[in-house]
Amino acid sequence: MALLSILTPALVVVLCLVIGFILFKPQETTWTSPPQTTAGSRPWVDQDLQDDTEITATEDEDVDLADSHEEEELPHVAFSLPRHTEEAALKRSKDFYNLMNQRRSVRFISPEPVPRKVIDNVIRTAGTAPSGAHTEPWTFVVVSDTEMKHQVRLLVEEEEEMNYRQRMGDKWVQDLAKIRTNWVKEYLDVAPYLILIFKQTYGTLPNGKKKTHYYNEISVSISCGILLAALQNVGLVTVTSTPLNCGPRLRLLLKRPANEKLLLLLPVGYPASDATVPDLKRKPLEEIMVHV
Ligand SMILES: NC(=O)C1=CN([C@@H]2O[C@H](COP(=O)(O)OP(=O)(O)OC[C@H]3O[C@@H](n4cnc5c(N)ncnc54)[C@H](OP(=O)(O)O)[C@@H]3O)[C@@H](O)[C@H]2O)C=CC1
Ligand SMILES: Cc1cc2nc3c(=O)[nH]c(=O)nc-3n(C[C@H](O)[C@H](O)[C@H](O)COP(=O)(O)O)c2cc1C
Ligand SMILES: N[C@@H](Cc1ccc(O)c(Cl)c1)C(=O)O
Repeated sequence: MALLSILTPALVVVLCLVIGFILFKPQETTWTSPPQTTAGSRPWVDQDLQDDTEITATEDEDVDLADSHEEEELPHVAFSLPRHTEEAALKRSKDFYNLMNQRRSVRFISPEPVPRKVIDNVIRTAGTAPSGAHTEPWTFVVVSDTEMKHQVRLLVEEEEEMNYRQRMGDKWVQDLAKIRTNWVKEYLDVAPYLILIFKQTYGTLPNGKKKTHYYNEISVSISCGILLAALQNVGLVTVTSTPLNCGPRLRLLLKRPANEKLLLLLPVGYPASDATVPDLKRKPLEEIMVHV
């Protein structure tokens, strides 16, 4: 009994130390090394990026050091670009800013047809984006079929109604009040095109094994930015929409494979003649740039 009364406080102290260690163990905050796999050394991943690049080898993934041996032999060729005078560059920089500064998210789109070839070129332009290890991890699904657009609308409106009523929460809904959005998405029927951009979380090698798509989310996001600029360049409008909780159902509706995840849904067309936009202001240069 005496031994037990000495041991009990000691046990309590040991237990406290163990619990304390588990709870307050220092967390990795920046760079962490993923677990080593059969593939041997694997790249380090920036945890802050929250990109779901698949870098751990599974049974069906390629375990060779390089995903494609052919590309090790890729020749390097001379590169040059036409050089602008300082004056011309200044003018071009102003003109491009003025063009892009007119871009707005437009939720009232005209049903007027848009030439298909213009859409093809806009997507070609998006496909010029840089990508991790030149993996080009994007799929642009262009929907012009009336019935398919309607199916997309029904699905999105069903989920968005639940988003506004339950999932987004009061704060988010209040923050959006000034933009006057809700779950009714007429533009999904009316716009001549819907472009759904999917990121490929991995690819497939000629031997059927998985191909790593490094930084796929950032790569596809850059490509979407270029796509928005290309639309603006030809006088088309869109709204950068991210329909919460619709990704997996839209993927199935559009018969896309399991390695693809929806990033954005862009209705595309000319602005409706009575279109309105919220009178938002943009931050001035001094607020967004730090010159060191
Ligand atoms: N969820 C995300 O990480 C991202 C979502 N988006 C876009 O934001 C919108 C709302 O997304 P969400 O609320 O997740 O609803 P979704 O319906 O698009 O996604 C539901 C689940 O599917 C998976 N998923 C779908 N799209 C992505 C994606 N692009 N990147 C990583 N995982 C994805 C995730 O599960 P799991 O991780 O188990 O695969 C997610 O929790 C959609 O337009 C989506 O495409 C854009 C970038 C990232
Ligand atoms: C990542 C991202 C997600 C967005 N999601 C939506 C969305 O789901 N629905 C929508 O109507 N607008 C969406 N927008 C558009 C923003 O509301 C819009 O960009 C913002 O109000 C500024 O207006 P502007 O695009 O006209 O400059 C999104 C924009 C971004 C960049
Ligand atoms: N996806 C909803 C809500 C929404 C609207 C506008 C936004 O900028 C954001 Cl971030 C979300 C919708 O399309 O209404």
